[in-house]
Amino acid sequence: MRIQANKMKEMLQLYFIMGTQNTNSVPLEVLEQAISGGITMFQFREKGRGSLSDLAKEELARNLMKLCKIHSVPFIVNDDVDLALAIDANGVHVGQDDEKADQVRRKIGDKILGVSAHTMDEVRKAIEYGADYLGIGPIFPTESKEDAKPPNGGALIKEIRKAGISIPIVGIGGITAENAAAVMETGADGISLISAISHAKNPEKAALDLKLSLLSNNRRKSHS
Ligand SMILES: Cc1ncc(COP(=O)(O)OP(=O)(O)O)c(N)n1
Ligand SMILES: Cc1ncsc1CCOP(=O)(O)O
Ligand SMILES: [Mg+2]
Repeated sequence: MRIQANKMKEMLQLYFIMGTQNTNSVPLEVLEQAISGGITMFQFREKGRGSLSDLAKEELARNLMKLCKIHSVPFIVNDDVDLALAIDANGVHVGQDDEKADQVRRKIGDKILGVSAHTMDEVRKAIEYGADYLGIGPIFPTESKEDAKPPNGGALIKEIRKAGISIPIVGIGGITAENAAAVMETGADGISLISAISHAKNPEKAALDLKLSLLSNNRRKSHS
């Protein structure tokens, strides 16, 4: 059965993304610390110069997924739908330059399907094709994605909500503990990020700080 929207929104709260190119540490150790710090979902995004491929990529994916399973953290594979199916991941994330979302939905059945969108037309198509959540960004400047589009500051998330579209949304791009609340203010259900955790000297504390910034924002909103 497809994931319920309220459950999806819980999973999107603090959505960590990492691959071997995003850290000089041991990816398994970074992920272990991020999980201890309270991330709510993980995406394996193995991309860029020097990234792993084939068996080495699959072996790392399986080891990272094993860690996620122990802690009941959903495991998403970026771009590589066949890898996600081969290891029975919880889902996949695809963008506009990847395998088309309608075809991916047919391949993955009821697994989680995340789709990146940069325009209202792409938003509507992603929903039609069966996306369970949208990744919208970059919100702020990012150095973790070479072909990132110009930052939009959350304007598209606001436009989606203004249009009365309630699909789960995660913001992405340059997000830190300092600007996380501003992302949530746009109407996002969560934040997704790479370097704020993967480049941190203490990834566990970095995740905790991000969680705290989200909690303090929730508390402020509930009192207003
Ligand atoms: C949660 C989330 N949102 C957006 C993206 C970006 O996906 P895409 O546009 O396909 O770019 P790459 O990440 O594949 O370079 C994402 N991966 N995750
Ligand atoms: C994958 C992706 N998609 C849009 S921006 C981005 C990179 C986000 O990385 P960081 O959190 O380090 O800015
Ligand atoms: Mg992609």
